[in-house]
Amino acid sequence: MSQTHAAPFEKYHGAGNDFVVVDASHPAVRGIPDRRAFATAVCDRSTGVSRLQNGDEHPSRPDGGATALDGGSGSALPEAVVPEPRTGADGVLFLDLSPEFTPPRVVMTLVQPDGSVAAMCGNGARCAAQWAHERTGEIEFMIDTMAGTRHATVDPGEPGDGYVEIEMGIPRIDEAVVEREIGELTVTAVDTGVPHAVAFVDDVHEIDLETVAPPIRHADVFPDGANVNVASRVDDPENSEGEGATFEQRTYERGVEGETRACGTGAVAIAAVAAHLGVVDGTVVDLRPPGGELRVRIPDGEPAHLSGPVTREYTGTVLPGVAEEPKDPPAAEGPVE
Ligand SMILES: N[C@H](CCC[C@H](N)C(=O)O)C(=O)O
Repeated sequence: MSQTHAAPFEKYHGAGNDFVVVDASHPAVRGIPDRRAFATAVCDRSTGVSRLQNGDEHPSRPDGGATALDGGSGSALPEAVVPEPRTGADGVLFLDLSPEFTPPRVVMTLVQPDGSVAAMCGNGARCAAQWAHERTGEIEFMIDTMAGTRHATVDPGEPGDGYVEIEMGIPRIDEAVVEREIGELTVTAVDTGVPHAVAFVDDVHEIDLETVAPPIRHADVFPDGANVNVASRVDDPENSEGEGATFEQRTYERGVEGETRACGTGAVAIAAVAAHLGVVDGTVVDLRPPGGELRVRIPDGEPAHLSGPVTREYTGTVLPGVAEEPKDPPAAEGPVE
C-alpha cells in the first residue's frame, strides 16, 4: 500500500543541535515503512525538511504548511534561500509520550542521518522534554532512552522555547584509553550513554576536524565507533559556580559523520574527562559549542546533569513514504510515493 498520509513534525534545536521531532504514536508516523530511510531523507542538508518548503514564515504556525519532500522520484527540492533555520537536521527524534504517569514519560528513539540509532542524545533528550512540555504543560519528565531513564526539568520561556536540564547518568571513563595518542590527537575515551573521544587542544578553531576526526572515530579502541570532541579552555569569570571553568567545544558526530553545532553527550564527556584529569576543580563546567552554550554539573561519583536552551524552529508535514529507494518495482497501484 502506498503511503499518502502526511506526518506532522516539529523542528527543534538545542544549542544548535537540530532535530526533526515526530510523535511516534501518530498514525502517519506509525506507518513510516522504514525509519532509517525516512531519517536519511528528512535530515539531508540540501534536500531535507526546511521552513521554506513548508511555506511557514511563522516559526510556530500550528498547522504547518505545504508538504515537504513530496514526490517519490528522488528529485532534489529547491534549496533554502535563508540561512536559518537550516534545511535538514542532525537526526529524527521519534517520541512516544505517556502523559498518564507522574511525571509524564517519553520514550525517545534517535535515528541519525546515516540510518543508525543512537542509544542516547543529550540535546535530543532536552528537546524531547520541551516537546512534552508543550503538550502537557508539565515541567518534569522521565525520558526513556536506550541508555537508561533520565529525569528532565523544563524552565519554560516563550512558547516553543525553554531552558532544559537533563540527568545524564555517571560518565564511564575507559581507563585503558586515557590520554592515548590516536591519529593526530591525544584522546581519552569516555562513555556518556554513547562513546566519546575527548582531546584537549590549544585552540579548537585550529583543528581541521573533518580530517582529524574520522581516523579516531573509526579507531580499533572504539569497537562501536565514537564521537570525537576537541576542547580548549577559555575560562570565563561568568561561570562563578565553576570557578570559571569554560571550554570551547567542537564535536564530530558518529551517525552524522560530520561536525554538529553542539553535542550534549559530548559536553558531558569533556567535563568528565576534565574532572578525571584534574584539569578542573569545580563541579560546574561551561561549554561553548558553535551553536550555543551548555552547562554541565558533574559531582564526583554522582550523575552528571546537562542544561541549556531549546528552541522550536518551525512546524510542518512530511510524506513518510517518500525518498525511499523502492525495494521492488512499483506495483499496479500507481507511482511510488
Ligand atoms: N548530539 C547528541 C549525540 C548523539 C549521539 C550520536 N551521534 C552517536 O553516538 O552516534 C547529543 O547531544 O548528545
